[in-house]
Amino acid sequence: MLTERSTLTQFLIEERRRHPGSSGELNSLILDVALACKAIAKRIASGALSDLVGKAGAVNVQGEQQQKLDIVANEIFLQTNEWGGQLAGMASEEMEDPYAIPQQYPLGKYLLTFDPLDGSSNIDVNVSVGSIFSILRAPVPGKAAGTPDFLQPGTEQVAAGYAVYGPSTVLVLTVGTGVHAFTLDPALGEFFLTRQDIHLPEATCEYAVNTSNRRFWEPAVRRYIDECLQGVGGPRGKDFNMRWVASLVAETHRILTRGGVFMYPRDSKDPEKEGRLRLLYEVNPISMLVEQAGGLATTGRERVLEVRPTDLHQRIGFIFGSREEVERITRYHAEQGDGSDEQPESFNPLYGPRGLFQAR
Ligand SMILES: O=P(O)(O)OC[C@H]1O[C@](O)(COP(=O)(O)O)[C@@H](O)[C@@H]1O
Ligand SMILES: [Mg+2]
Ligand SMILES: [Mg+2]
Repeated sequence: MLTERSTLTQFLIEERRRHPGSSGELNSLILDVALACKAIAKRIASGALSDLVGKAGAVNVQGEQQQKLDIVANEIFLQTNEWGGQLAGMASEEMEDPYAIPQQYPLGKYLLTFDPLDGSSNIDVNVSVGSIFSILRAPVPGKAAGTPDFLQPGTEQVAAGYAVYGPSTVLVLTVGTGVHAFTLDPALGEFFLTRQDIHLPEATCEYAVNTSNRRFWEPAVRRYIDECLQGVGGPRGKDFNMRWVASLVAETHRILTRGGVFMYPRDSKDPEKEGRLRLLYEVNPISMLVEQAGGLATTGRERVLEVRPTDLHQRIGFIFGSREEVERITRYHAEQGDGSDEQPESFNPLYGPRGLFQAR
């Protein structure tokens, strides 16, 4: 019987009782991931007292500036998870190719993908960051996994979760039976169950989007946000609130707590990339959590969890949150057509440099 003071270990044991015959390997893996999160939380909490704040001076496979903590968090994830014999491979935001489990350790039946530190541009300003993880089954248990093994749709995830390193450290987890939150007691070094069966409100008046990208958005997204901005006098007939932490984990945690809708939609900013966020270790695990909590997650065109990945670091448009708003945004995408013949608004000839309504 679980109570508000059950530990993560007790929770996992209860879950296992519901699946007689299970080996316990998934539980061991989740506990190793939780250990990685505790170790990362401790490093982050030291802030400027450690020498881990600031840029590492390197650029990762994504072409992004690595923070020192990006590298440290990645190392922690690798070390805590490589030894236990549950994994056939790992893939990380910070590594171009899958990580091969060192030969001295046995290979297992799961794959782990992770974003070791999400929202890392927030570290220097002491704003919440997090870690995100996803667990898949290895197509061939006991055989070292290569890139194609990781390219599974999100529907195949066995478990997913994140840790948010905020005023407190909270681990949010699903093993496919609802979403549950565990708060870290830093004195005991133990995660305790603090919210069971999280359910996302169906309606919301709060959205999260980086509006500085507005000129690159598709018409459906501009339409949705413009309608929200018109507030009580506009077509929605109500006022909306906006939040943008620039940390997907923090944004997800807020939405799982009080509802809302998040968008980092497909845009035309960089024609090489279909979106900003990465499918395998950001978008898929968050989508599993959101669906398990009764919300929806879409690319605007299709359910995220059904997308067939083509690349380990594939980026994709991502919209998730309270059901009613995500359904509306999906409808706006359908009404705009496939968008392939749409010009970004910045190219509208009426507003161009020689257009009728030339901006001054
Ligand atoms: O810089 P922007 O456009 O606000 O983007 C913020 C987004 O980038 C991210 O920080 C990307 O994650 P990483 O920090 O792991 O690269 C998301 O957490 C967040 O939603
Ligand atoms: Mg990230
Ligand atoms: Mg990251």
